[in-house]
Amino acid sequence: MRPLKLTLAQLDFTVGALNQNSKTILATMQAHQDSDIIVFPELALTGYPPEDLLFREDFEQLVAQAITTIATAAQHSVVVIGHPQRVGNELFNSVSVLYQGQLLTRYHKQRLPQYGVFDEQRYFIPGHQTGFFDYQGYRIGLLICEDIWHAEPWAALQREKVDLVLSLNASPYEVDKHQQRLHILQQRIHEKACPVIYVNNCGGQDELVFDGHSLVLSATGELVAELPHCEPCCATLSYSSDAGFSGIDDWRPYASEPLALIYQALVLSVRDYVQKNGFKGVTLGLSGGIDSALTLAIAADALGAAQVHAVMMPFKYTSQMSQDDAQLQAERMGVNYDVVAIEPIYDSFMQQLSPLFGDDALGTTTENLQARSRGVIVMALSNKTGSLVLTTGNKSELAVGYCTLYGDMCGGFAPLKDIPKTLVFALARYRNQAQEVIPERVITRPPSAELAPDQKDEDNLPPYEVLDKILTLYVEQDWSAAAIIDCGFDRADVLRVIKLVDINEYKRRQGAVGPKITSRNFSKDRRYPITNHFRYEIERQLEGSSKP
Ligand SMILES: Nc1ncnc2c1ncn2[C@@H]1O[C@H](COP(=O)(O)OP(=O)(O)OC[C@H]2O[C@@H]([n+]3cccc(C(=O)O)c3)[C@H](O)[C@@H]2O)[C@@H](O)[C@H]1O
Ligand SMILES: Nc1ncnc2c1ncn2[C@@H]1O[C@H](COP(=O)(O)OP(=O)(O)OP(=O)(O)O)[C@@H](O)[C@H]1O
Ligand SMILES: NC(=O)CC[C@H](N)C(=O)O
Repeated sequence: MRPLKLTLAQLDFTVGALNQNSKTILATMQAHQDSDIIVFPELALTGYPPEDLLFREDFEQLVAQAITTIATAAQHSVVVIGHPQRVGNELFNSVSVLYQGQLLTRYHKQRLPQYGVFDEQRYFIPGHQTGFFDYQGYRIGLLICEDIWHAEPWAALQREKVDLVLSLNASPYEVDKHQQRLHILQQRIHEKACPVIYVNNCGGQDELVFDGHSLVLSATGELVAELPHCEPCCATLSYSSDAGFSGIDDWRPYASEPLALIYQALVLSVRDYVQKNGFKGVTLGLSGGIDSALTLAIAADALGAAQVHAVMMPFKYTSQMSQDDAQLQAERMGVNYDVVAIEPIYDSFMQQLSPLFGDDALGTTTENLQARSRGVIVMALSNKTGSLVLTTGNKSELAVGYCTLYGDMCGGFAPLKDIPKTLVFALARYRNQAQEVIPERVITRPPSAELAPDQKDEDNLPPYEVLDKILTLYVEQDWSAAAIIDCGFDRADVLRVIKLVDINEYKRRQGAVGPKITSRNFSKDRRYPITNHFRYEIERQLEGSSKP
């Protein structure tokens, strides 16, 4: 048997863009017409996840038309492509194998993920048949994403004596995900030896980052090729039963440092959100603090400095150091930079509101007025220039509600939404290794919201090293308060943090979307009620007290 030439199309497919995605598919087919087989990711035609577009008949009709067009165009290569497919009353998450106007086979995904960010059982019916096709003397098996995370779909294919498995994926990034994927593939191969080609989607889609990172494994589980992380591309290789894989023409080792992988995922996510939603660039408030500094670096790396507008908005509590550092970073990165003082705006609010406020202490009211004055400014700039406002809050602050609704929460996209504060520091240091764009002092000085004289975050919150550990255990690992306290954390800190997390769900629901990076983000991964009295049960258990 002659070797098969296979192309892995690790490309970016925009959700709903049926025409544009079809063009990408047709252009790839044209560019790789000397390949025997071209493999696209899961639901490549529609983008992933199409969500409730899948309920629309007009959407379904256009999908069917596009599949016919692709089948007709598949004259030189067999095209393996993911798309939704209706059969009677049932909708499947399918793969079609198309060649010279014919459907060689169609396979329906058997394991539909319904956990974390996935909601496939809302739309699809699981398939029950194994999928494979015979071509040039080879028997080639088909699996779709979640299928390969389970033993049986793989075992069923092996009973059909397939020579090679093609796995089509829309597998979103999270920390350590590439290792999990590799481990799962090697586990399957260990159960029954067979080479596998794993092709992943690559691009940002709202809160999801598809990181590509496609894999080729030999029948012995050896990692033969790995496509780049967060970079759309195609790669071609040959496979024969005798010689295995050879002739990999576009293989590069990916950056394997965890911080590099996270940083690149954030950059891809910002770039795709901005471009796919038609923005001309981004605007953000640059405070001289670490969150806005890192957000600025990510934005400039994603879009180029010319597309980024940073605005320092000083108030009487803003230190000279903050103003100097903001300016220095803007100059180093070459972004557009302006200074707009908020004092007159704040004073005007206070003048009008003072008669209503009376003589009582104002507490956070004045702090929030400062944050909201800044929010109004960045939104006005967005309206005027057509730029997207990036909000700069990190996961730790969002967790405990240390942010102002309609103030510093103003904005359309939150790059650091799933990045705990301690990781913000690590990422800032990582970015500075390539070139020191963030002034060192921004990283070393104690974080402060500068909303009151000499304020430090740690006057109001436990130190971030402690806070982040408690948050990880409570939010990401569902530990009980008692178990966290037993680990050695201060009881009062633990109870306070848990209470803050619970009572601030309303804020998070109103916050901007941002990329999922951890194993559990504050969005689809964690769906908590806003009205939620479970914290009283926790306190009751710990203290024996009876609360409402
Ligand atoms: N359950 C619920 N459902 C719906 N709405 C609810 C609500 N509970 C309160 N609210 C509303 O939310 C308001 C309170 O929220 P909000 O106005 O945001 O204000 P609030 O959470 O009271 O204060 C903001 C906190 O964030 C800190 N902060 C602000 C800015 C930046 C930073 C930083 O370091 O980055 C920190 C600031 O020091 C202060 O501690 C209430 O007045 C009420 O209108
Ligand atoms: N003086 C300022 N000029 C411009 N933007 C500001 C200013 N102060 C706050 N902001 C905006 O509000 C966000 C919240 O800032 P704040 O300083 O209150 O808290 P933070 O979480 O420590 O953020 P950062 O580390 O960026 O300072 C900032 O990231 C920035 O976008
Ligand atoms: N689209 C899917 O089926 C994704 C589920 C899978 N376990 C993954 O994240 O890789």
